Amino acid sequence: MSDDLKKGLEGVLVAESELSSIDGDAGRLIYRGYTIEDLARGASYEEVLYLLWNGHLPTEDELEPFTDALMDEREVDDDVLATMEKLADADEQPMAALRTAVSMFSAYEPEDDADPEDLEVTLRKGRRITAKIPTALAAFERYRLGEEPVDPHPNLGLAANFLYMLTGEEPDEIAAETFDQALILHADHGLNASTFTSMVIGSTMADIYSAVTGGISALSGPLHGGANQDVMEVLIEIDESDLDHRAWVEQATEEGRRIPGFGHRVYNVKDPRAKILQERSKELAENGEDKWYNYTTTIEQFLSEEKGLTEKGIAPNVDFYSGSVYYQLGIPIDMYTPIFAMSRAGGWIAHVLEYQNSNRLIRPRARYTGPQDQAFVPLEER
Ligand SMILES: CC(=O)SCCNC(=O)CCNC(=O)[C@H](O)C(C)(C)COP(=O)(O)OP(=O)(O)OC[C@H]1O[C@@H](n2cnc3c(N)ncnc32)[C@H](O)[C@@H]1OP(=O)(O)O
Ligand SMILES: O=C([O-])CC(=O)C(=O)O
Repeated sequence: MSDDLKKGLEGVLVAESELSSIDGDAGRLIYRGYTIEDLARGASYEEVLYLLWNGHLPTEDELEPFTDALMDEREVDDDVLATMEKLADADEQPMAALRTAVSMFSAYEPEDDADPEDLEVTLRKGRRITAKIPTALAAFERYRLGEEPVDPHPNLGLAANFLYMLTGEEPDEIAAETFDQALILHADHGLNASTFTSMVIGSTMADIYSAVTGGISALSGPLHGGANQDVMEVLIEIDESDLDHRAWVEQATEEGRRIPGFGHRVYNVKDPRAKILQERSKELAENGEDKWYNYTTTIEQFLSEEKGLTEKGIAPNVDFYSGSVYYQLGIPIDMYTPIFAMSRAGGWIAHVLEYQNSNRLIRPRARYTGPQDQAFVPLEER
């Protein structure tokens, strides 16, 4: 065995993929050859899902039945709703509630007896999961507020319908469009930790419910998707502190505290998704509250230029600006990471399907550093 240890699997190639590609020096991200800027500007989240799952952007004739199928599958079983209510009563975190909901969806899966190696069936199951996640998540939030869940809207797409189910009110055009863009930006990103987790699970030919549940679990951590929530919490901490926001960041960095939303394993420059979200945050700020936008841009400038993070290749990642966007859309802070999961489920499913299409069990090795030749001592003599 080669002794070339790559801690954290940095730079290790484990698969070929046609789904997305990141140029970490140029700050470029493409999904199947289309730039993230073009997709965010011109497509809907449903079109991006279709692109990831089917290999090409849909025509109008292809998109309509695809969107209808997603709409038809948005309802979740009453048992799932009852569980969301119980978890809300127990003050569970929304990310954990979502993990539980996805795991439960499989109990009500109509194609349960189908061959697990039939990738068409896996795709249909993936579509059901993606359609149902917003409904379960919004229901959890409604129960937390002491309200009844709102039924899915018959005419709204996935992004707008989620905001509708969350509040009971149809979102305005800016909110719906911004949220749809946020979902597009988060849909896929190479073999990030949660996608790789889903692929490891999928590589055992476990079912797609297991793979998505694993993806949610990996995404929840503060080094990965959990950082979007942490960014907003830091901004609020700054707002409530006696220090000016620059002074706060200076003190925090001197204490060795990492600023969430900065740094990335692949990007050495600003994440292109952060640039788009920064623009959206600015636009929303012009419609009202501008404090959060100002904090984030000042902190970015201070860390990047005065603290020299740019030179070290540490720059804002997607999580740095998504928090202030969601905050301005009125979304509760602990829903930010579940929203990331709502979008990324599309990417997890696409990668599992792509990998299973020419599957090989993923099974790396560790260099053993424990003792050798220990003499065994029976329990009663230890
Ligand atoms: C959707 C996403 O998952 S995007 C990432 C979301 N996560 C965050 O925003 C959390 C904050 N960021 C981090 O913790 C890291 O940048 C990670 C986990 C994202 C990437 O980590 P790695 O590639 O393993 O980099 P690593 O942790 O080795 O850091 C490399 C150097 O950058 C520094 N660094 C990394 N992130 C930061 C940060 N946010 N603030 C200050 N310094 C940082 C480290 O201190 C280290 O410096 P050193 O070489 O002088 O010791
Ligand atoms: O690629 C990564 O490691 C993390 C990330 O930005 C993502 O998953 O969107």
